[in-house]
Amino acid sequence: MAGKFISFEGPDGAGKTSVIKILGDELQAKLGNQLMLTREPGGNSISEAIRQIILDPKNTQMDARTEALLYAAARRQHLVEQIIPALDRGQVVLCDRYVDSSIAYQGAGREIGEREVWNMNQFAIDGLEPDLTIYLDIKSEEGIRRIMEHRTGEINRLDVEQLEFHQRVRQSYLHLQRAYPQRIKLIDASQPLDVVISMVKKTILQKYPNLF
Ligand SMILES: Nc1ncnc2c1ncn2[C@@H]1O[C@H](COP(=O)(O)OP(=O)(O)O)[C@@H](O)[C@H]1O
Ligand SMILES: Cc1cn([C@H]2C[C@H](O)[C@@H](COP(=O)(O)OP(=O)(O)O)O2)c(=O)[nH]c1=O
Repeated sequence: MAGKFISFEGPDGAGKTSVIKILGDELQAKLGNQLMLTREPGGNSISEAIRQIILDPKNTQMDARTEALLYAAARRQHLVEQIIPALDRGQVVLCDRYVDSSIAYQGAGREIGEREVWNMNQFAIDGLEPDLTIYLDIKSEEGIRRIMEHRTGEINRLDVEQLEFHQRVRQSYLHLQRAYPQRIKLIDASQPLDVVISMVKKTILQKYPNLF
């Protein structure tokens, strides 16, 4: 596969959406149609439909393993429909969340077990890991504070989880980063957005010196 697969990870409120928007605009100007921006779990009609089921506040009774399987199913479809064809075309793929989100949120957040969720996801991703993962690290209290401060009325099921859930998620991301330091690069996302963005660019340039 000729392309480059870069995923963005982090707790809610870390700034992934903001960073990808600004970096995406900048990269678009340079790469044009060589760039693909996408996000988990959506990006195609099947994955979007699965996402609606997962995030619907009516489905609070959903079993944690059911949730993990649905995320993996949405991931598989997104991989086959969007990511693999883009990489085959030689595109640079920036993806908002991928398999590490399931390890952190379902494995640790919902306490199913990180190893179990990782193993189950191998069936979905069939060995296709990102070339580079940008992990935006933020303390749970700060991530939640940012989301509450800028809330526009939309509330999804995961937003109402307790602080401890978000703390488990963050600790899991930190463990993943320590376990896979070559792939996962940590950025301190508590800094102002322009600083975070320049750190992300610097990190991407270390791996791909001519990308920007
Ligand atoms: N570095 C930052 N400093 C302060 N506020 C930020 C920063 N990055 C993002 N925000 C704000 O925090 C909120 C959550 O950011 P967002 O990009 O949606 O995060 P995520 O996609 O990781 O959940 C938004 O309102 C955004 O404007
Ligand atoms: C991809 C993925 C997301 N999630 C969660 C994380 C988020 O709370 C939510 C995605 O909602 P989204 O609106 O995309 O949030 P964000 O802007 O923070 O990425 O789904 C999982 O629990 N497991 C997963 O595998």
